[in-house]
Amino acid sequence: MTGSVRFGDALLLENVTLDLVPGGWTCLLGPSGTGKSTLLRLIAGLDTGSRFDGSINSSDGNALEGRVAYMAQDDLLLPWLDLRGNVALGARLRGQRPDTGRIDALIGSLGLAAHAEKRPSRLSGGQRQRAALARTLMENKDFVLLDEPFSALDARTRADMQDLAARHLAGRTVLLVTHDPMEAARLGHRLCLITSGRLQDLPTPGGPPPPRPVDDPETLAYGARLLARLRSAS
Ligand SMILES: Nc1ncnc2c1ncn2[C@@H]1O[C@H](COP(=O)(O)OP(=O)(O)OP(=O)(O)O)[C@@H](O)[C@H]1O
Repeated sequence: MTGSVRFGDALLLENVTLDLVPGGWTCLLGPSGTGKSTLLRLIAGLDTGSRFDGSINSSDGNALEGRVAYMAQDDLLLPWLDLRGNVALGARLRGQRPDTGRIDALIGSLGLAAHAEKRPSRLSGGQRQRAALARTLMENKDFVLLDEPFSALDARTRADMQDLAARHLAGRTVLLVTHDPMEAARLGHRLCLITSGRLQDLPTPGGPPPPRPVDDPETLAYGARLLARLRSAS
């Protein structure tokens, strides 16, 4: 995508270009309020209330419509459906018969098997976030947009879910918004930083390919350098 974003007269992003890594993870970082979620929603084709002057294209030349899964910061689970019903929602909305075997396997792999029949109000914040992740993974789309998908998770579950998402989304083009430098260091094939209306590429982490081990020294050092950079970003 390339273009500028305005809210009324206020320019949020000026002539930015965001190129996603085809079949890999692009991580988008930046201080609060710089426009990360707005960018994600624009790419998802959702209403943002902003004015966008620019273009959003896929490098394979095909339209994006129907090829994008989006996980919002709010889990957007429907309160009257249980967890299983929420994960099956996309299929039901498309008038398809949900693949119950796959749904239960996914719920199980996310550690939610004991909660499959609970409604969202009976789930913890982290459980709801995993349920939303299950629903997103269930969509099986080429492009996956994740807005802080692991933010409500404890450290151990967060690392587990990062590994699991990387495994499930291998070969997909993923855009991840995160405030966590270690998460970006682990998962990113490309890292981008938004500050003051501009978007810049950050150096690519070295070391093993994503998902990089949590104790990989090069990844840890990269995460520390990135945190220092974020602390000095305005
Ligand atoms: N509908 C709207 N009308 C006016 N301004 C808006 C609207 N939606 C968002 N904004 C403003 O646009 C800016 C970017 O918002 P956005 O949610 O994209 O930021 P973000 O980088 O994702 O922040 P965070 O990291 O806190 O989630 C913010 O200053 C926000 O107040």
